[in-house]
Amino acid sequence: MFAVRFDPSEAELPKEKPLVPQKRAAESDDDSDEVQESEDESQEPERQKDESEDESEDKSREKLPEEPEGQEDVQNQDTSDIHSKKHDSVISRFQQTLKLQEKLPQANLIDEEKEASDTEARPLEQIPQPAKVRNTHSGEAFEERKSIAWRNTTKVHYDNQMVKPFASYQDQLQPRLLANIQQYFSKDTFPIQTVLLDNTLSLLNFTLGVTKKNLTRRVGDILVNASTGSGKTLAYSIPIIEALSKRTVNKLRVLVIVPTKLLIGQVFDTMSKLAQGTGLIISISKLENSLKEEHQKFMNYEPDILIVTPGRLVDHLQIGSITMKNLMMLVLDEADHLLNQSFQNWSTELMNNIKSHKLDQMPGNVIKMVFSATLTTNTEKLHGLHLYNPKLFVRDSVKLYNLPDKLQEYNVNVPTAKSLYKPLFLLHLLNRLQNAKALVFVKSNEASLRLAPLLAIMIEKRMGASHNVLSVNSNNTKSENKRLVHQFATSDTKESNQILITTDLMSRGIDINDITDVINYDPPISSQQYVHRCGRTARALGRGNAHNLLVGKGERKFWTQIEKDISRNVGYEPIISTEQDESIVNVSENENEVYKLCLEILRSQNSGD
Ligand SMILES: Nc1ncnc2c1ncn2[C@@H]1O[C@H](COP(=O)(O)OP(=O)(O)OP(=O)(O)O)[C@@H](O)[C@H]1O
Repeated sequence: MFAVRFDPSEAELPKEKPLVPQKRAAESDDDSDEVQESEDESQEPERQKDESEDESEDKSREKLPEEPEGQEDVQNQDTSDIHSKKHDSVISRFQQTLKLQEKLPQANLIDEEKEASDTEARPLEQIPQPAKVRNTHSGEAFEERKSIAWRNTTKVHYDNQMVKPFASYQDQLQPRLLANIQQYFSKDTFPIQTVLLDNTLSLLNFTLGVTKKNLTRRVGDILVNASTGSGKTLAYSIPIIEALSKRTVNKLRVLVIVPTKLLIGQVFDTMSKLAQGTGLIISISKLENSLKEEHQKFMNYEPDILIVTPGRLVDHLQIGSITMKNLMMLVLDEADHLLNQSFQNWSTELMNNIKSHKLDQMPGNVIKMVFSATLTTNTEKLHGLHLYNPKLFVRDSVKLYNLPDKLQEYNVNVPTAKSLYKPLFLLHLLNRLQNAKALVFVKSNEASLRLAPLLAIMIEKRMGASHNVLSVNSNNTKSENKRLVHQFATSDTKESNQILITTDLMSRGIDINDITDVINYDPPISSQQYVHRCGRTARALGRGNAHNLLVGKGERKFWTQIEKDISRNVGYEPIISTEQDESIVNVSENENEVYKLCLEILRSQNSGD
């Protein structure tokens, strides 16, 4: 509320009521007395306007020592006499205001002359603008920030030619371990395995042979950003089994943390095969087992290696089933996923536990091995791991992530106007695949629950070949989904294409080696998700196809954004839909009729449910 400024130069009072400084709004928010005064019938209407000004005067008068209120006989006094008294009171109030203003800090006062002079003096030119802030989110700045994330880490580049026989490590691997690798996996390494074994085995063997001291600091922490299906599980399992195979007493020395139960089984399977005949105790911990039983099991037989999800790890740390006292190696598989999830803030809980239980409190007291095909560039996530002298093993490529070398991508552009027919276009695409085992990624459970039955109805109406369509979704029980995944993984594609419709639950780490095609029915939400989805095919240096159904300009534009983070092998550039693919998005008159009928059937099925 601004007081009306009183101009002292007009000290002589005009005929009409003098302008007096309005009182500031009363501190209390109860303005009922003001309403009361302004509605007071006793005053003549024409004076009401003046009265409102007088009210402030009346109100301020209440504050000032002067003629007592309610003097009824005041009407009979000489009016000039009344005026002079009123003027005295106005002038004395003005003087009071001036005194108050003198007490105010100068900064609060608006210098009218200066303000007046400023406004008059300033010509109507462009007011100078502040310097433009550099857009730190622009592409190059963002890329630069991403690469800074790796700047403080020693980079060890490798390329896909680095393959050699596992037998070349016979002096560095226990004979039993080498035999298990060659029996269950392969005679030759994959590139990421070569570069990792070359950089760790000799250090591990030297330190274990000469002195246990500083073993972890000699090796340092290991970060691996390697494409999907490139053999990361074997790459970290081999040095672990090698390092433990000489142990005498079973103690928990290795912790492997993975984001899902599905992955626990896969890692357990790989490590058990490698450790055959070594006597090592490898345990897993998963939610369906009772915590109490697992607690008892670990107390009776302390495992050498524990494979666990973050939530379960925190449970066991909190009830003291396991101790970090002897921990030597910590593996984070699908690390970017693990570090992005809250999971009761598991990494802080784990780091604190290591800090309070390890005898060796020096930095680098545990070798941390951080693996992913889309390793986070978000340093504060990695920062929480207190990395020690980390080495980053990364493909020699200019971008963040690599797609499998022999993955071929196909983009099918669906006009927005035809998006209603997307399920039919998916069927057209499936009809073109021969002996295919295809994963179809949709954006949600609901999408999966709608698409699978509609595909089945269209196939029944002979709109397409007789593909065998399965759907993994949250309506199924966990055991049903597990059975469906197993059925899909072991299915034969001679008679018909095997199709599994799923959400991104299946996009990480699932290792089904003969998936021929991945179809992004709904686009992924990030380049990481795109890499992991496509990585379900073209595994173990094999071939595979990824098909992207892109509806309208929006999804096409989004896809080009994803491209910025992705490197491909020479010759495997994405094939954008061409005229022969146009037939995928064509709908004949007859098809249109039958398709509409299928939609009707689906609607009646759903309403009938
Ligand atoms: N040297 C090798 N030779 C042949 N096959 C291998 C070799 N190493 C691993 N494999 C096989 O390759 C497949 C993929 O391995 P793995 O699951 O470890 O890949 P990954 O890099 O962890 O993939 P993702 O990032 O999707 O988890 C597995 O079936 C594995 O048995």
